[in-house]
Amino acid sequence: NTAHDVTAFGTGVFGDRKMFEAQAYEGKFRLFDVTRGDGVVTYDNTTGTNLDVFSINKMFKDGSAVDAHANAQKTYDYYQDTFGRDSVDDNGQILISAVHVGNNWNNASWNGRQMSYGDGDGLRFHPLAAGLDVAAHEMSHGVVQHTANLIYRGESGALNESFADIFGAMVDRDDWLIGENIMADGTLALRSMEDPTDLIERRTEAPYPDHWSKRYTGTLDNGGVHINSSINNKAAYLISEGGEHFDVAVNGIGRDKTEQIYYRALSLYLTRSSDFSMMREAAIQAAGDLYGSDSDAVAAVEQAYSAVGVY
Ligand SMILES: Cc1cccc(C(=O)O)c1OC(=O)C1CC1
Ligand SMILES: [Zn+2]
Repeated sequence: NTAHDVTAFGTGVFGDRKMFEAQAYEGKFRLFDVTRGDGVVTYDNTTGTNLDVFSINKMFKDGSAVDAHANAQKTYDYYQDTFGRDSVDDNGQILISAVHVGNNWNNASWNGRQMSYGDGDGLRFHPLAAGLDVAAHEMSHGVVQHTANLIYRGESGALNESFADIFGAMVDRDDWLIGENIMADGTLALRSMEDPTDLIERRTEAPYPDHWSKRYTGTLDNGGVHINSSINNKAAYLISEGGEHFDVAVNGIGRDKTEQIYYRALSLYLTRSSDFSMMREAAIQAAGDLYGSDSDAVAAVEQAYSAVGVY
């Protein structure tokens, strides 16, 4: 009795129906899509068995599994269609997602091999797998790992986090917010790239920084990797959308050019220990490669990094 590919239908965390590739196997369904790279597979961590076979009714009922699976497929497709990249390693590495990790865990993670999602405690977060930008953020940590592999501490760590947010916002393309649909505490989002200071960062109890002069210099959060990421996030937002920031005017060039500039900088120029200043140079170089050294794109990059105080 072999498995065969099927198009299945399921219902997400918020009751939204969605369609995805899966497999029928021994009279049951399993969330194993073999049409993308070496596969996209989602399993229920409570059972702890990898490639857990969801019986057809459990799959339909498990909103986190449905969302994690569909969101991983969407993120795989984004990297393939936008950059021709075949999964996190550009060699079709299987994308594994585990849901119901921990006990009401208010986190999501990439552990170097797979994505994991907590159910949230219903006070801070809803089940985190429901966030398309969350899945894209986690998978993008995998892409960073297989490219510049930015050290997860200090400024290089803030860039690691920022790349995960940038591509998260490019996959979940309707806004510049991160986690906006999984917040249970009434806040706008987990982070805002458009105006980081819209949100208070819980460790520092201060607004997220939108300028290098406001960077966090303490030791919490691996030296503020989830805090100072907002400085680079703001720069990316300005490159795409434009705006005036600390008296610096930026003429935006749109999402399509912005994502190409960041992908090229990440995959070609940045290294493990790159800092914000090197990020500026890498983005200028990438923009010049792609659109010309005297292009609007190069001007936007220079303006945006000046606007957030990075030279
Ligand atoms: C919720 C959460 C807590 C701690 C680390 C991460 C992390 O993955 O860095 C995390 O997930 C996110 O930031 C995703 C984007 C919402
Ligand atoms: Zn992250």
